[in-house]
Amino acid sequence: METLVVDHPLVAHKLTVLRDVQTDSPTFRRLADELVTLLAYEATRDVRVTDVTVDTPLSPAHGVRLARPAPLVVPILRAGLGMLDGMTRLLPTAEVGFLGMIRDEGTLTAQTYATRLPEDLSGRQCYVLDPMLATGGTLAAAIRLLFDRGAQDVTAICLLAAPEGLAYLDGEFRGSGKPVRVVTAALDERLNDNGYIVPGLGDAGDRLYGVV
Ligand SMILES: O=P(O)(O)OC[C@H]1O[C@H](OP(=O)(O)OP(=O)(O)O)[C@H](O)[C@@H]1O
Ligand SMILES: O=c1cc[nH]c(=O)[nH]1
Ligand SMILES: [Mg+2]
Repeated sequence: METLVVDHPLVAHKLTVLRDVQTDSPTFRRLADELVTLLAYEATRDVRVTDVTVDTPLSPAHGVRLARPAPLVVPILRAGLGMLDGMTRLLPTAEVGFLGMIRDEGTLTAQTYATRLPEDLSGRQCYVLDPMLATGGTLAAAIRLLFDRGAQDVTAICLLAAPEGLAYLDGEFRGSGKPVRVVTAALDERLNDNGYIVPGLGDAGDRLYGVV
């Protein structure tokens, strides 16, 4: 599994404000949106393109367009929804599938409550959006589902990752023969006893949308 921690002063600045407990929900939403666009720039470095020629006003010019089938972007509800607009701004022709997943805060296991994805993902490049990679249980379940439907490769874009979650994903997908990448703004220290990322930013869903 490949992990990329995006090292850029704008990313670090926005992430610092995002972490701040004083940051309100509207600002949190705007920063999450801006951050995902910066991360998506790196995450899409291997997006498939095909060669094309266009006519400029002066002459033909060789270039590329995004290949078909279009990439599939999959936000994991609820918190991943806060990353969708920032991603589709960069990849407007991508299709969007949805996964509703919630972590049982007692057992720290992920439960899937909604699946709205194409049945056949053969040959598709998939981009999963979830701000928090903590134990990795949620993301692993999402990636398994996409591979079971034939996805070619999966890139997860996370705002924060914990070492425990990255190690879990690596163990799950190493040797699977399917490429998995994680692109994140920061690799934090650890998980606490409740499975929260430390220092982290708290509960991403609650900070985006309020406590439910
Ligand atoms: O790596 P894990 O240990 O599985 O935890 C991470 C998951 O927890 C959070 O979602 P949550 O279950 O709080 O749902 P929400 O988005 O509805 O708030 C987060 O957005 C991830 O999906
Ligand atoms: O730190 C964490 C861990 C799981 N889910 C969150 O929203 N935050
Ligand atoms: Mg939550």
